[in-house]
Amino acid sequence: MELTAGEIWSRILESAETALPEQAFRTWLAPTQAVAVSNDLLVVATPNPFAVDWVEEKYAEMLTRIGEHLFGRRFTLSVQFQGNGKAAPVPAAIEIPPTPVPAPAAPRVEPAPANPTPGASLAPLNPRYVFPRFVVGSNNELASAAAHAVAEAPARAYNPLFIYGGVGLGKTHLMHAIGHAMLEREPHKRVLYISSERFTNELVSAIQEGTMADFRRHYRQIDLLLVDDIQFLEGKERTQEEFFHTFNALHDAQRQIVLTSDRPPNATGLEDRLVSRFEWGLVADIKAPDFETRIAILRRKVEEDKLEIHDVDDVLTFIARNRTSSVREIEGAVIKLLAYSSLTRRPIDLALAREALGSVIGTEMAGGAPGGISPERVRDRVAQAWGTTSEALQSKKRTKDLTIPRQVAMYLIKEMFDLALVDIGKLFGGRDHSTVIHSVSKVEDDLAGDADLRRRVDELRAALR
Ligand SMILES: Nc1ncnc2c1ncn2[C@@H]1O[C@H](COP(=O)(O)OP(=O)(O)OP(=O)(O)O)[C@@H](O)[C@H]1O
Repeated sequence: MELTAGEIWSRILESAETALPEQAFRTWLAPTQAVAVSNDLLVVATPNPFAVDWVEEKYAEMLTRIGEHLFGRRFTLSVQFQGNGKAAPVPAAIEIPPTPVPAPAAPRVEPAPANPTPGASLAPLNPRYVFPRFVVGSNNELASAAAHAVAEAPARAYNPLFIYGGVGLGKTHLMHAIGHAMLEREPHKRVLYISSERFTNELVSAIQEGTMADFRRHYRQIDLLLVDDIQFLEGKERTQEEFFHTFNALHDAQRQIVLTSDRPPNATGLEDRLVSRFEWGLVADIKAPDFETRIAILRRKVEEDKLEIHDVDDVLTFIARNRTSSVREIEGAVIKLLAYSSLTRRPIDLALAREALGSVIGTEMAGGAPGGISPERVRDRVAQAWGTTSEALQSKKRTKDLTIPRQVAMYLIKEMFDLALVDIGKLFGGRDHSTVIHSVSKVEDDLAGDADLRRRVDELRAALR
């Protein structure tokens, strides 16, 4: 996998930013720039001579642990003073050997085409995004099974495979896993992972530079095309047109196409002819992980990254209850915990987790801890946001102005609390568990296609925190 020093450093800084007080981050780390990476040495420049010792002493261990968590490698950090407020330029990509994870295929680098399209090289697959590292739960069962099927029988099982769902839920991970699996079996295959934004940029460059023929040749010789965030093609007519022809050429030649999006095909706003093609194969969604899946993901991370945690069950339960919306959020919490533990030189235990992560909700879920948020409070807050009352949500009435907030309230309570379905039903006038299941999955489906509802639910979630 090729990553530049700048890419490695900016991903480490992104995580460090969430873990450090804003002032500290701005003073010491924000002005730094990566200079070079070579083997396991990561050289970073700072424009402030005093920062050299400070960063090495206070933050090096934390940054190293973050790097280890993100890339599976332990970089030794060398901080250097770079005068004139200017850091040295970041060099071109430097080769990073594949991360030692369970049987990943070596990331493939395409042999240069005879007439290479400028910038159109095969993007590397993330070595951590492999099937063995993907935890299967009820939220992603179908998408995961479909991804395995496609990896085993490309262009025969489902073509295209269209995976959609909210941010940080594992769409890119599954997509890369298909690529790894194919390359592991058939290393000579051409696998291209690309974001739809980059596809657009490459198309624009090809048009400007008069290299459209190369552009087309490049894309039409791919065996497995993985396009992330296809919804970004909305409103870009020329790109959609070109993508349509690329899609047809690959599909006709029985090459596999995998697409991801944050919404289902018919809500992408793309041309009808593209939408209908996206529906030719299999459309699979990924939802937010439930409590059990969040715990399973956390356990897997503890094992894989060999994290040392005291009272591990309590700490993981605490994280799973407090970080509910995406897997990325859960990963962010783990990184924050690692960083906090390095900075304070304290072991990771429940007390540290509470300090570092804070609590979204009380720990005694069902009743609501003093100062915490109870399920009743969530119900009342949703009622208020929809301009109705808590009593109305508990009534038997089934008018639309009540069913939507009632379903949203059940959805949020299910997400935030470790409550039995029957207990959730009791909060809404004694509805039975099947009504709660139906309500939760109705909201999950609606969220995928309704941006306005997504925004309202996100705002409520944030307000409840
Ligand atoms: N089921 C899972 N098991 C293990 N790790 C997961 C799972 N789902 C997601 N992750 C991890 O969560 C992080 C975010 O996943 P990913 O980037 O695939 O999300 P995404 O759905 O593509 O989000 P976005 O739309 O924002 O790009 C990654 O580090 C990924 O490995």
